[in-house]
Amino acid sequence: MFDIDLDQPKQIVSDVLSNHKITSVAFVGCGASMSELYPAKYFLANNTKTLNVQIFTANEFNYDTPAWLDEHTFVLTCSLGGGTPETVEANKTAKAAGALVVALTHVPGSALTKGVDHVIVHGFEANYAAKAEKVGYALAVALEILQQVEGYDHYDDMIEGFSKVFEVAENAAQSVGKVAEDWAQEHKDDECIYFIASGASEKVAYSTSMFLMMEMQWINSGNYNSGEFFHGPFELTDDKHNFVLFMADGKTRPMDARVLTFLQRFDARCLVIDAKDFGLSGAVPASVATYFNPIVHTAAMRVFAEHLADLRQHPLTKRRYMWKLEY
Ligand SMILES: N[C@@H]1[C@@H](O)[C@H](O)[C@@H](COP(=O)(O)O)O[C@@H]1O
Repeated sequence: MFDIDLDQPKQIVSDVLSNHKITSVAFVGCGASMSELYPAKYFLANNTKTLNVQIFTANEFNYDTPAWLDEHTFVLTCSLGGGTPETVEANKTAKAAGALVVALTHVPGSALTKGVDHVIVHGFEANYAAKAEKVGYALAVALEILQQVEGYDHYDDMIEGFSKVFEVAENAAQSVGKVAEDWAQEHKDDECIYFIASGASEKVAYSTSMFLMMEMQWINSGNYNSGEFFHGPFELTDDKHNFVLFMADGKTRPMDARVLTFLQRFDARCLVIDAKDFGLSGAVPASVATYFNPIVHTAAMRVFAEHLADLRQHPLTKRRYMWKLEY
């Protein structure tokens, strides 16, 4: 119920490598889809000793196409709805340069799936864990590239992690109901909320801020990496500003703990969403737990956002401009 099909990324990467030498990997998407490629990019860039690994918002890839894009580049494009024009165009940019393109989407047969080499379709609606399938498939593709190109000592640990993390994520989401409701009650009239995270979860803070808050709730928001907090934004710390800290259960946890200590020192209003509270590193091998944090953080945060939307009577689907105007 909570698994993704790991054979698919494995087979796709094997097919690609059977007749192409891969030296670069590009992850390309827009908005939440770009953010959800970030854990894969983070994992691969951190662990490869040979590959050039980059992530792009699609139009930057289209307008300022990297000089190294060629037939030795593996491009993973991603779009939930499969119709975002910039990302569909990125497929063409990549194919024109001779790159291998894999499209990751929720919608079979969508524009994103046309003219590419392989397609992966991920779930979304079934439950909270399913909303993290996109992150999971991208990470699985990154794992297979690493393993099949140069080998990875913790490959088996990652595979075991995939078999556990979606259940941890679903349980996390199911367990935060009362806390999420209380937080939403306290913050429903807030004018601004800041989101902080580190490591593989950095873009969970970014996407929560940019999309769940600014796009879907029209609440002003900012976001930053825990390491950057002490290099500017900590000047805002007091008992009036609001923060949400995604604490990692993994290598960068000391960075998040340092932020928490500072926030508490000045009585900041701070919600902590801690992957350790949900038992992440007890369930997945500790050697690789750090890379699975975004899946747990994303699932739990969704419940907080849903309660906020309910209390504010502002559905997460409400838009003024997006998909309504020409832009
Ligand atoms: N907030 C939405 C995101 O949720 C979405 O990911 C993105 C691109 O849409 P898609 O993922 O369908 O390409 O548009 C907006 O940014």
